[in-house]
Amino acid sequence: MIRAHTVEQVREGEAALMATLPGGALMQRAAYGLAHAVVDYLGGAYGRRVCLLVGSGDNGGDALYAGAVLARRGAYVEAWLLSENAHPGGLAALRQAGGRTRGLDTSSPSGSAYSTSLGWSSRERAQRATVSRPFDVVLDGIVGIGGRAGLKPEAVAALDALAGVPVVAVDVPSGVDVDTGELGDSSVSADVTVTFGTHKAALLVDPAAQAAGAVHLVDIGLDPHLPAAPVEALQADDVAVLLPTPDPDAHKYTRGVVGVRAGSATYPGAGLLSVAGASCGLAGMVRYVGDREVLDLVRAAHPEVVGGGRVQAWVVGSGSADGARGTLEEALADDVPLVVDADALAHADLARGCPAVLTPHAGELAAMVGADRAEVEARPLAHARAAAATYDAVVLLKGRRTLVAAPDGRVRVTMSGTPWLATAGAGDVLGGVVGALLASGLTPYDAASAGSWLHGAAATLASRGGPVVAGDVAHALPGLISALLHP
Ligand SMILES: NC(=O)C1=CN([C@@H]2O[C@H](COP(=O)(O)OP(=O)(O)OC[C@H]3O[C@@H](n4cnc5c(N)ncnc54)[C@H](OP(=O)(O)O)[C@@H]3O)[C@@H](O)[C@H]2O)[C@@H](O)CC1
Ligand SMILES: [K+]
Repeated sequence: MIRAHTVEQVREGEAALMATLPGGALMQRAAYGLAHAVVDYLGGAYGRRVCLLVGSGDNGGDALYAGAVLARRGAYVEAWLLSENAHPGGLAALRQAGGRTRGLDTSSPSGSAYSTSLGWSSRERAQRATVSRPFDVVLDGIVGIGGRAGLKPEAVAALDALAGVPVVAVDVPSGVDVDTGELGDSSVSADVTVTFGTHKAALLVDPAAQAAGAVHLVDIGLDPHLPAAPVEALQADDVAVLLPTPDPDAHKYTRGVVGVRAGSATYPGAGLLSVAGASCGLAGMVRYVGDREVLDLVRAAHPEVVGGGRVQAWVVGSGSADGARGTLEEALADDVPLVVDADALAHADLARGCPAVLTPHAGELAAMVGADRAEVEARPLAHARAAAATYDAVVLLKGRRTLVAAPDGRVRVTMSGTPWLATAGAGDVLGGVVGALLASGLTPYDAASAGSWLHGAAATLASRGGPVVAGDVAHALPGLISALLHP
């Protein structure tokens, strides 16, 4: 499991850990981990050119101490000090290791520093002429978990001056909101983020997760001092533990029956693909209830599917068009868990308080809560949590990083998947898989998060780096499940 803790939790854990260690030990652990990650990234240290962007806090201190390690290993290291209060111990260590430091030219008009002459004094400008080769990497030590969203003008100017140089962010990309994953007006866009002790929401949740690039976690011994994480991401072994497996004396009814009420004469494909997802093999039987034409198509493609009857979970709404409300009401009458998708989401208030998984994309969630789509995309974590509380149901907000939010505020992020999964009908397959897991007895939160992970991983498996259609994702599921159960 990947766990993301809040800034407050990290601070408390850090205080408990520091009480057991000599002063400065944690920063040294962080700095060495950071330096080694940078060496890995660059393929070495000797002769490499490293620029440190250093703010006023301990995040800058990490960058300076890591810079000292790199300088001792033969890198040319230059620290650009964005504040007059850079970490004194880190500064001394860097200088002692042969690194250079450059400060803002305080005579430069505010905001122009770094943008034209980079704000250097004339002595520094002369030095700069001798080191005018571009850098190999920038370490973003502007702000870490103590930072507010957005960047100050001098940081923006420095980043502009370094445009095109790969960025390794220290702990988090500066300028993001660490606990919400939202972006400030300006923020760092990193190739790699080296984070300390535990993940943070901004490293898992978009849009900030996109600004973090590849995330590398450095163990600094914080784990035993951390409580349960409010945001987490299932990994393959976590999903394997959640997967329902048949008892030796199982029969199809004890394994759970999933019913699909999706598709219509206008949209038969939605019914077919929902059934394809539900037929992943995790439930004992699949029923289909819908228009005769669609039922005929479903039976032709999936001869094992039967018609109406008792079910342990329903999948409702995709391609139901005008019939969505009636279909949802019929499903609710059975008083079993359900997946509410697509057209049925407009009537999701009928399912309030039921054991349900609502599966909107950003546009659908925006319509449900009366917001703009862009607003949902800018603040997906906040919106998914608010909708889960409002509807008293699990909300699965689809996206590059799908979020599964429970009414009590817990969130799981789906890290599996491929951009090729952005394809018609993929959501129908997802609804079917989640429905099968609900029918097998998983809670809505586990069914939604495990189903979403399986869906993404099946897409990656089917795609092999190339295009994929929704039916391929469904076909890849049984093989993926076998591989998880027998690694
Ligand atoms: N926790 C751990 O286990 C460990 C933590 N470690 C490290 O410590 C880091 C946290 O350090 P920290 O607390 O000193 O805060 P940090 O983020 O460096 O700076 C905050 C200062 O920046 C300023 N500022 C704020 N917003 C700003 C903005 N948008 N743009 C510009 N400036 C801004 C603001 O000052 P102000 O501007 O208000 O004067 C504020 O005081 C953490 O991320 C990790 O790297 C490791 O060393 C060891 C293990
Ligand atoms: K940073």
